Amino acid sequence: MASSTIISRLMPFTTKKEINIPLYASPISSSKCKGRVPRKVVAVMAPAKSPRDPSTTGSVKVGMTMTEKIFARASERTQLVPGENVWVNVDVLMTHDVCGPGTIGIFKKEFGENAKVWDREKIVIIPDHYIFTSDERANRNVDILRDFCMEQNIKYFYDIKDLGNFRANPDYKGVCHIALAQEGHCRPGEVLLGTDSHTCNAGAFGQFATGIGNTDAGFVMGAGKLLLKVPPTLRFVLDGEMPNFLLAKDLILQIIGEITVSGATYKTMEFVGSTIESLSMEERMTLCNMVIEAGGKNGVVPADQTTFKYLEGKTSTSFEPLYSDGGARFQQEYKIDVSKLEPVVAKPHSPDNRALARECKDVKINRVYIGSCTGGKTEDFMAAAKVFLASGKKVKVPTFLVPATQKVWMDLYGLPVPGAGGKTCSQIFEEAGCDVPASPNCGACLGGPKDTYARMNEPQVCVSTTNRNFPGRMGHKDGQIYLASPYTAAASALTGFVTDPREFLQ
Ligand SMILES: CC(C)[C@H](C(=O)O)[C@@H](O)C(=O)O
Repeated sequence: MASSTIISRLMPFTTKKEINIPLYASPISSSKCKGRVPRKVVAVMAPAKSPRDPSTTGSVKVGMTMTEKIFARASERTQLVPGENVWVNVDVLMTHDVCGPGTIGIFKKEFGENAKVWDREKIVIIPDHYIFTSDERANRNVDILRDFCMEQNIKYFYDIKDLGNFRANPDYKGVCHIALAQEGHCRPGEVLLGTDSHTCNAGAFGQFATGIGNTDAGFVMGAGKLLLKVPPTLRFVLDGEMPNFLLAKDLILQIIGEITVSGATYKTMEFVGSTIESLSMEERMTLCNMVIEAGGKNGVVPADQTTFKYLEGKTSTSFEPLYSDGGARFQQEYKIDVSKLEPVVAKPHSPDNRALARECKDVKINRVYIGSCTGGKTEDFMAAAKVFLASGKKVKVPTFLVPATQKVWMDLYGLPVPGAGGKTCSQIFEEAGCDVPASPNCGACLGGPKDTYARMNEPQVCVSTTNRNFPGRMGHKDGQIYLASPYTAAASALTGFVTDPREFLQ
């Protein structure tokens, strides 16, 4: 089993310790951290030295975590604590083809047939799940979204009409979580709600982002706000140099294996430390994307220069990054020495069923899938291409490639892979014998209609860069899914067994 001694759990704060922590009067902390550029910094005061009992002053504030601060800003409060229910003003509401029609139905039922949405510029509608299918009900869902967007004059609707050729639809983006980031809808300090559990992906931008149900989304559509409970925060401190055979997927599978699929239920998972600071935005997204697999309410990475650079030219909306105070209270803190980690997988049928990739070397596989919001970004494909290139070999099992978005698809054909003498991912994939990159969508990650490309229609064993490996998840109830990083997925494709990527990368 993957070692659990690599993650050390520090003592949680007791209620008594919480009362005794230093008190700060800083609604927004100053930035000591390299690369942070807060837009607005409200006066930062030294720890209060007053001998008065804090509970009697009414004016002394307790340090808050960044998620608590985002809740405070969005609910127009100066102070709040985990467990409080507050009305939160929503900055962006996202819905897609699976949940959009239900959300629209609830909105119309509760607010009236002729009601107008609260803000036509704050609702983002992204068809992405069951798109390239002849399933009539799936097709009808996209039509419902289109009619609604026309009726309400929704500003951001990423439509698709010609299902035969996604490239004939310049508005079509693909997988909602990655499209949200690429199209500039993710901003530090904001509140993003979406009718999809992987909406937590956007926590990579230092914002509060979480999945909500259709009923809540129908309400947000009309009212622009939602009653939410402030979550307590678990802090994960990741330090140490990341070995060249690891990716963020290994980090999050390691953590979920440690705390289990219910280890962060209704909690924030805040990721900090030198390793996190060195991660690209796409890798931070992979990390935050899977917090829901530990039950997390949201995941969050403090915004820094990497964030601001990614956002350049993507959004004209001003934003206000928020950071945890020095005296913020974390329910638990975990320290992880990343330099000691090895590539891991999640065995069937749970994302916390962690094992070292090398421990599964005798598991014969039938296919590999590289795609989804978790593992279908440009850097995920670049990583897979690196392994194929290093090996110079051909894949031994069918290897399906499904870019998350139209932009990712174009990158596969247009961007040179570093160290590949100008070759693109698509060229490397072709030489390795992979399937041709498919139309951007996320259908096969959760099965989808029978005719979904790369759906598991037989009881096969698949190594996948996706996020869930529950029974039936990718189509067949007896299918077996090993969740893995793009490195491990590519290495496994080359051998036909679950394979530690060090076999090719060292
Ligand atoms: C269809 C949608 C409601 C669902 C989710 O919320 O996660 C899907 O995206 C998934 O990954 O299982």
